[in-house]
Amino acid sequence: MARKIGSRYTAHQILGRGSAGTVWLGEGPDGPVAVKLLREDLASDQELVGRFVQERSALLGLDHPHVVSVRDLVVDGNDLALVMDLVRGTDLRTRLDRERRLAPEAAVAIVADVADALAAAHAAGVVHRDVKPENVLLDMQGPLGPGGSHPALLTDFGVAKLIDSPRRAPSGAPGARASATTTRIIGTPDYLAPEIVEGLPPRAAVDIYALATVLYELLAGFTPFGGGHPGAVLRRHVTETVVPLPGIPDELWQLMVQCLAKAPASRLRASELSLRLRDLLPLLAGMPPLDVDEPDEPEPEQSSAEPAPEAESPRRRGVVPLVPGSATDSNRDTHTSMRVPGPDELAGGALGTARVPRPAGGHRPGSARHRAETARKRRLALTAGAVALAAALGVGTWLATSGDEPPPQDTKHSTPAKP
Ligand SMILES: Nc1ncnc2c1ncn2[C@@H]1O[C@H](COP(=O)(O)OP(=O)(O)OP(=O)(O)O)[C@@H](O)[C@H]1O
Repeated sequence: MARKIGSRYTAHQILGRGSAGTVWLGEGPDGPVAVKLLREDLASDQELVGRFVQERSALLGLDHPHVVSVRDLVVDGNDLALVMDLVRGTDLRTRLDRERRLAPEAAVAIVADVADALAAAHAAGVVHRDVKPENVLLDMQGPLGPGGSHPALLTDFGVAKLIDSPRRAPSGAPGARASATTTRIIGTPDYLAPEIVEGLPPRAAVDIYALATVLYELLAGFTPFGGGHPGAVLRRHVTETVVPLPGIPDELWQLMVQCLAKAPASRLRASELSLRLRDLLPLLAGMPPLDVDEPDEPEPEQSSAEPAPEAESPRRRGVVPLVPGSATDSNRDTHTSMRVPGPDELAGGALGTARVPRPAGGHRPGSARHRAETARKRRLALTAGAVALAAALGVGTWLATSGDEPPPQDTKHSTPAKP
């Protein structure tokens, strides 16, 4: 079912769907390409088409080995398409879903590649604004690097900016937005820098924060502030701090903490981050994935940050599509559009709901699973104490015949305090 895109490209088969459109495997005058065909309702939005053309040079100007280059923009009748380099491989989300956690060396090598891509983009004045595993493609035809990782390429440059328009919806219409009092956040909650939540314009440092969040996720298997209602996720970015991952080398952790700093000016620049990550690779060689358990999901909490209407449908990681009305076949609608929470809403957020990493087998203090685990350990300790006592007394049959647990004080080898 081939279809023509403009006069120069033919789309042959669908590679996947995102919230803004469908990506096709295509053919152009210079060989195979990937064609991202924007959704029809976006393509028929005259303002968006105008900006699409305006952004042309910024989108086309990025040429770097770790950037999925946009080669052409096509505006043709109802079609609005970005023609990109074709990456033969998979995206980082798919790899992470498959492996749950990556070995530190592989994770750091991938993130260093993305940091290189960001360094080039930032030098050209382009902020990505939507760094996340879905937008990192792994080139399976590229050479294997440290930790057995294929080269990583960052894609979807400029798309968030294109779609984050100050479009004027008819007043009162559903989805009307961008009035002075209801500035909206566009992005993916788990990766949004605190300054965006606070309503500041996105600068290069937001990409560093998002990339450090991706690195944390590759190592831990979950993001530091994710889980639960999108409003709660946004608030945690502003009010909570990350907790060290068990077993992580200190040098790597310090780097991550610096890039997850609440103050954008405290974060490293992309080029320095890349250098420092690559410096760490020899230290991480051969290290297995960290032994971290999934955190307990935060207790549901009330959030006053108003979600977009789509947030009401249950979705993975509590997120909603970037563009109202979008549907994807990948179950990866990882964008949200929300009102910026007010200062009062943010100030009320230090509820201790951040995901606390646990060494394998542990549970968050106070959680139901932690209480159950504590009770189980206590029973084990009581039994162990009873066994020791029985052994000491030479009455092995006592355990078998007694249904009563000995009182707790019997389980401890307490030494009376000396006067
Ligand atoms: N240049 C490319 N080469 C090969 N495959 C690609 C390319 N760009 C995207 N894809 C694949 O197409 C699919 C959809 O990509 P798309 O960028 O539209 O969505 P997404 O990033 O997963 O989601 P969203 O747009 O909601 O952020 C993904 O599975 C991705 O792996």
